[in-house]
Amino acid sequence: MADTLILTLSCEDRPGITARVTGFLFERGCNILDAQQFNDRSDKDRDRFFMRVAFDPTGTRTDSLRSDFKKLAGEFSMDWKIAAQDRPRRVMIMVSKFDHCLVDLLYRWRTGEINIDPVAIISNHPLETTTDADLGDIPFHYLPVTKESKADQERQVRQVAHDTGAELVVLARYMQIFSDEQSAHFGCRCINIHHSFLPGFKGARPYHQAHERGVKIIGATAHFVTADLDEGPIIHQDVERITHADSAADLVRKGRDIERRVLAEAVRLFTADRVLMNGNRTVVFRG
Ligand SMILES: Nc1nc2c(c(=O)[nH]1)N[C@@H](CN(C=O)c1ccc(C(=O)N[C@@H](CCC(=O)O)C(=O)O)cc1)CN2
Repeated sequence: MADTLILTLSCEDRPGITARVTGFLFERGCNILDAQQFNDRSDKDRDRFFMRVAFDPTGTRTDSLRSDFKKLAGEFSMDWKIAAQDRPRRVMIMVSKFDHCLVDLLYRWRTGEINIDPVAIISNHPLETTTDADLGDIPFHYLPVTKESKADQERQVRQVAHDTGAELVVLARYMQIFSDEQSAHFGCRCINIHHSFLPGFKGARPYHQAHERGVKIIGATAHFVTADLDEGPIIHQDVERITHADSAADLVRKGRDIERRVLAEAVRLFTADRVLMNGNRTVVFRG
């Protein structure tokens, strides 16, 4: 439905949250279309409640819904958000020398598979060595980085993200490690595709690490970026079988398809407000 809204929330668990939230929507004439919840009772010190509700506001103004819900949210100390389901999310894509994930995201965007608005592409390599894909009107920024220029380059990255209003930064095989400051700046608005089934084979050249180890399965992991390399909360993963006859180059080739689909699914989930933070983990309300 054109004006479906998505309410997502998390708070310390206690009885009555679902009743209060659904009652809030009912009292304002909203029609609930889909509701998912999860009670995380794995932490001995605190139970955490998570909820995602898709609803038709049936004419109720979003700003008044937000201001009214703020009171209820305060009562439960909720982290919460109300967003329009159909609004394309502004995404900045960062890439280095391998463009397969970038090209895949652009294809899925152009065909309407993922609801994004690509506002910028940044590479630490020149356009001609980054991709020969048609970028259309999407601004391309060549921001080279050296040990000496890293701080300034990261400042430029932050500036582009600010100036374009990027809501999500996607590291589509961007092969530079974010400083602690850069990781903290983007927080859980930055998704990386790591080309291994984490926590296995963190860091550089994971396919070569895997080949050396003689694995029989390879994978890819989309995760939020944190200061700890490849340790961020995992959003989505997938795997493929390989054999003893596969070379490291075979693993790289076979891995590309896994990376593409895992990153695209993570972007789809995030831009549909289906990913909620749960400490060093995520809650993903699939749909
Ligand atoms: N702070 C973080 N930064 C980045 C993360 C992360 O989780 N936290 N993910 C990486 C992506 N990545 C693996 O997925 C990765 C990228 C780069 C390296 C690495 O060793 N890079 C070298 C330079 C390599 C080159 O110039 O080709 C380095 O930065 O010294 C390891 C893993 C993105 N950033």
